[in-house]
Amino acid sequence: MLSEAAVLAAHILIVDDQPANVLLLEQLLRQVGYTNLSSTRDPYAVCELHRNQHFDLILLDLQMPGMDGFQVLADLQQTEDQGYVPVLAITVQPGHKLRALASGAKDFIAKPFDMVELKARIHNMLEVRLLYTQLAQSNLALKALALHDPLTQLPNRRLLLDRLRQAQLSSSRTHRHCALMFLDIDHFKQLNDTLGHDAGDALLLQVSQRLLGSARSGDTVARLGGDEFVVLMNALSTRVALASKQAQAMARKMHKTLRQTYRLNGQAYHTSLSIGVVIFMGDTESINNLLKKADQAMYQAKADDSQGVCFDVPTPATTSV
Ligand SMILES: Nc1nc2c(ncn2[C@@H]2O[C@H](COP(=O)(O)OP(=O)(O)OP(=O)(O)O)[C@@H](O)[C@H]2O)c(=O)[nH]1
Repeated sequence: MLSEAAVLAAHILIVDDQPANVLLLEQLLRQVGYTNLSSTRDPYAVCELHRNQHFDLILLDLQMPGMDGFQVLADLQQTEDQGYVPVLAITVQPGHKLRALASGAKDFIAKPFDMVELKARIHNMLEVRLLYTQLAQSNLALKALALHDPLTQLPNRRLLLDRLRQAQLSSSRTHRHCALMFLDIDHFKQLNDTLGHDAGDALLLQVSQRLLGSARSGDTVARLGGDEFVVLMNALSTRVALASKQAQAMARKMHKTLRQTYRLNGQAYHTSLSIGVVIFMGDTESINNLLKKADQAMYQAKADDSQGVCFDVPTPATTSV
């Protein structure tokens, strides 16, 4: 819902070459209660101002010397990346009303002003604009929620699948290998059972931060759910032996970092993670298969507790360069 206070706090730009007209509009808007007003008498400055300040409403006089309001409208349409130009056109010429709408203005008002009509049109336009902005923000938040884990804010399974597909496509072009690492916290259930769910959540957060700290920019760190994490490393060597070495070095570094002492409820806590790694190149293998192989390697690492890291060694068919 939109409050009246939000409407009155909207940022409005007045564009008119006549100082008397700017003053009249400013006085009228302030009387009504609008507080956030800007103005310019220079039509050439409007696009730059809007790019920097994202006005909720632009009151645009159509008749100005040099650059008229229609040219300003055309430029604003190119500037506005969301495709909505919040312009209320002001005109003395009845013939300009429809032309203004066809040029992208959202509404018009004739001069000399009917004050009641002017106030109503400004209020209505601002309501639409602010609701549109609210909707765009909610959509962004929903999109982020749909693709990220709410606890750690890491990409979730859905986003990871998309990143894996992108990695396969890019690897097909460049012939560079990628590594998919599955990581699972050892005895996590026991931690939840002894120190509580909040301590479990705190550990998940600390693990996610350490993983992000160890990963290179361009890699993806994701949480699949529970105590399972994934790191997708892109752009390793084109040579499988070297790519394996790079992935091994990274996995061992992560394993070591993740074994360092955590602090939970103000106390030191020690744990380890088991890591399974699969190396791939191109998109010959299905994503499900890659995930299954990395998962199996992780279980292998868990069974062989002393090492903590296990590799699925690529077969010659999948490693040819
Ligand atoms: N604190 C917390 N616990 C969770 C969350 N999601 C899942 N869990 C718990 O994570 C635990 C995972 O248990 P298991 O898969 O058996 O893991 P484990 O005890 O580490 O077993 P191993 O991997 O064999 O060592 C379960 O107790 C889940 O209830 C979460 O978001 N927060």
